[in-house]
Amino acid sequence: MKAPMITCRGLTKTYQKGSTLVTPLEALDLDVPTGQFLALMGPSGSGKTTLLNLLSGIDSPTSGTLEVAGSDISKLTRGQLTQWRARNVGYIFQLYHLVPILTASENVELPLLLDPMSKKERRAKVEAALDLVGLADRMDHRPTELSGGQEQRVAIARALVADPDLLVADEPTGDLDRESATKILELLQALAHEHGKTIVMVTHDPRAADAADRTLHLEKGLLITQPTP
Ligand SMILES: Nc1ncnc2c1ncn2[C@@H]1O[C@H](COP(=O)(O)OP(=O)(O)OP(=O)(O)O)[C@@H](O)[C@H]1O
Repeated sequence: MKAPMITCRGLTKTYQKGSTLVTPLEALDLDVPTGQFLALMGPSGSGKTTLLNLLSGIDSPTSGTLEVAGSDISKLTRGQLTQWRARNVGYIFQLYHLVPILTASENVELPLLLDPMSKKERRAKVEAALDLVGLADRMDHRPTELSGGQEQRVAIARALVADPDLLVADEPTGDLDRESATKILELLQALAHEHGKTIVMVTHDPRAADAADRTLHLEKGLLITQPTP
């Protein structure tokens, strides 16, 4: 049994909205083993993005414990969290969020600019990441010169380039046609099963969830077991 990449106990997030308390996540217990590809499903407003943001250190829990990649990130300050995130998490968005005036390789290089390293070393890491997603021949293309599926591959290379253990993906196939979506899901499967990345993917698409090793359902901030069909 592999060590868990994510362990949370009693994970709770609340927001004060005027006089009302909103609780997008309530007392969630979750273990995700290293190298697992996990899908998160649930209706709009059920807390999926809130959970992704907590797991990736973008936001902090109100209460509960949250251990990710060996660190208790619920105890880190904002500054420590930012540093932790840069080393441990890659984020993949539905709409890619590539910088339009930069080439594929320049987009992938962005997360490495924070770390002291030689140009040659950076170049080698960028080439390796683009090679891994099957785009070694598109290094100098700008986003407008790429298909949606290729843009998402560049975004995945950018998420991977600093070699994080955890990848979080918010609807990564939501804007793609079926064929491109299938290729992206196959790439995510390979990253988990051949490269040991732990992946947490939010999706509304049952076919995308089928590509994952395990699917969890959220409803009103609570994890529910999948209803029997
Ligand atoms: N910063 C915030 N301040 C106040 N309430 C918030 C905040 N962020 C989220 N919420 C509330 O928490 C609940 C869960 O939101 P969340 O974005 O996690 O849902 P979701 O499952 O990702 O939904 P969708 O599928 O529509 O993206 C919602 O009721 C939302 O209004």
